[in-house]
Amino acid sequence: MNPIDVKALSKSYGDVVGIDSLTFSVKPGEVFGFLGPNGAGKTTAIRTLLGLQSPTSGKAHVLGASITDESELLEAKTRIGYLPSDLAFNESVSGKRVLDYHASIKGDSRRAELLEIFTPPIDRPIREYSTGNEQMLGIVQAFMHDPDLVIMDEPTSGLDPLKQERFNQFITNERDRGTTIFFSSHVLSEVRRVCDRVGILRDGALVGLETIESLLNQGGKRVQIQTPDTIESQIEALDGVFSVISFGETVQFTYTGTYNNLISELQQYDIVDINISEPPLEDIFMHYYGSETEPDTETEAAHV
Ligand SMILES: Nc1ncnc2c1ncn2[C@@H]1O[C@H](COP(=O)(O)OP(=O)(O)OP(=O)(O)O)[C@@H](O)[C@H]1O
Repeated sequence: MNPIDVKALSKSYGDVVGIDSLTFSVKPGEVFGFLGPNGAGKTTAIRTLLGLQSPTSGKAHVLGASITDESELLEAKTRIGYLPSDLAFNESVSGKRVLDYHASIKGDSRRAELLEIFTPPIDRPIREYSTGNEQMLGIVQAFMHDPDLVIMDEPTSGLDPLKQERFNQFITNERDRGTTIFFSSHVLSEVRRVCDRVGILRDGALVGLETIESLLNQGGKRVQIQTPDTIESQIEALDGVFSVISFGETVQFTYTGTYNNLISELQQYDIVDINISEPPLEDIFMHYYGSETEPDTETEAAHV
């Protein structure tokens, strides 16, 4: 049994399509990233999977429970952790009270351990929390009953870079413990760091379902060559060369060809330095979105 099984799942709001015939599975112990820009349908998919809204058509099971069978789903939810995008905690109570409330419903065997990693000021009222503190409280809440499956909607939003890194490390450790994790994001580099597979959403439809490795392979490599020779036009003529730009003595391009071809071409020049690296994730994103959707380059720059 897969922790998440989705078949032709659709949800519309009147004429507006939220998700359109999604079909995918998340395997046991997998970290699965659900990637898409604003309005792509990530929250709709997550809320529908958790039975918070009914699907228009299609089927889905979480931990074996049908999402349209209320009692099955209620039982399964004791083994599911959920971090919503809109936490909506009661502002007047303390973080501790929030955790106590959730603990009374589903348990809190890992509360102390999680509060050492994520450190919301639990004795203070929520109204005094920063966005990051609220998010950390939400993460503790989602994991503290040691669930088999955790579903999170943009879990790192509001976290500063250090806390994001801590979160990424935590997710990697959770995978090693065998927890299945499904989370949405619009930050490619985050998904790339921690996920085994990624589903790419566009206008409610799944346009890509890839392992991280194949997602990166599709983008080829970024090559930077430093040479006093003028080689731009010769490089452009090679098979598998795209997006050539020159600055100073450096020629940079995206390469999907073989290393042997590249090396035999370069032998005739005076090469001062060569650098071959993974392509920037914006390039991979563009592969699925074309120029219609600009990725958040500022956020990317901060993460890559
Ligand atoms: N309650 C609603 N009523 C009407 N339309 C909605 C509702 N919720 C979502 N939508 C629409 O469904 C589509 C998908 O929205 P959704 O919030 O699922 O996307 P998202 O990928 O989570 O976006 P974001 O990253 O901004 O949270 C959008 O066109 C949105 O306007």
